[in-house]
Amino acid sequence: MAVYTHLGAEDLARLIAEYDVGELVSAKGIAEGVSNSNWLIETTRARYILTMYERRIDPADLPFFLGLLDHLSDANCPVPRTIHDRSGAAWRKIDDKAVALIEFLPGVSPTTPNPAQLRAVGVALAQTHLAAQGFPMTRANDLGPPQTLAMLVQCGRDALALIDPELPAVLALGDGIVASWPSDLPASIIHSDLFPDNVLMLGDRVTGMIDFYFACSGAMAYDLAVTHAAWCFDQSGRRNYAELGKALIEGYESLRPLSESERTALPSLAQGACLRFIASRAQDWLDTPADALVRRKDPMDFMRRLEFYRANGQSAFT
Ligand SMILES: Nc1ncnc2c1ncn2[C@@H]1O[C@H](COP(=O)(O)OP(=O)(O)OP(=O)(O)O)[C@@H](O)[C@H]1O
Ligand SMILES: N[C@@H](CCO)C(=O)O
Repeated sequence: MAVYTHLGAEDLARLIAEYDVGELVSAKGIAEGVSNSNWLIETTRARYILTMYERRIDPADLPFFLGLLDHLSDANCPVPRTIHDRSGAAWRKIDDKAVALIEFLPGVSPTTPNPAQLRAVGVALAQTHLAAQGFPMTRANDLGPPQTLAMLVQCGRDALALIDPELPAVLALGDGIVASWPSDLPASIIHSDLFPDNVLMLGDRVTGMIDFYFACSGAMAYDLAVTHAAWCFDQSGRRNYAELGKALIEGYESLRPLSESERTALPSLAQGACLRFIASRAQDWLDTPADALVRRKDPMDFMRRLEFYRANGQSAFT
């Protein structure tokens, strides 16, 4: 479920009247997503996504996130643009909550992606990296290896063991990842959470990259490693599909070839990506009651991917 706040018909009509988008025809709550409330809005002119920022997102970051969407869509990246209200504002407030109206993009998130789709995702990722180099704002990554290791330390060995007896081993692995974290790699603004559920596709075409709410300044090769870790395994993280990884990197390099240092760094970057998702999933697991409506994501899926990247080194990417 992801509609945390009730908005009545009058609230919605009043809000939509602040924009030059035609008249409200319908508004339906969207079930997917866990962080924000989302509605599919139809007006006499078009469809839109209305997002109400509920938790986790600092409103001070909205100029960065929403400005980035506009910058990338101006550069013809497959990213929804923000609809500005009649006064030019990219977001408004309803009571004390920020809301933004965002372009609706067609497409569905692939569940069993094929190599042609991975290639297209690689191209789209490289396109956004190149376009984002001209974006004038920056945002520090607050989920790099030192921070995510600290999150796991804070969870505690005993609590991690309650999730899975093999999970506490991540603490020692995390020390190694932090100690050997590559620096000075080519940077841009990165999505840093490009999972299949954040990509909309029609056939083999990427029609939308969404959910830029973890976007930050960072190494472009790290974003490629995140995408590799998120797309190239089965749901449990046990089986790796090498042909998907190959297609992703080929697509990426068709627009932006990797430097030697980026290629060498991929195994470490992928392990750092796994650490980040193990940490956020473990924290969410411990914070979410087992009977909550939101389904908990298993940190062990990324523990297995981390083990895969450790065991295979550079050959995980060839
Ligand atoms: N611009 C868009 N065009 C079309 N559909 C969209 C768009 N933005 C969001 N959606 C739909 O809304 C759903 C929820 O959006 P999103 O994943 O951003 O939710 P969230 O709660 O903000 O994120 P998360 O679950 O990752 O925390 C998506 O799965 C997608 O179906
Ligand atoms: N995409 C992440 C959630 C956002 O942190 C995951 O699947 O764990």
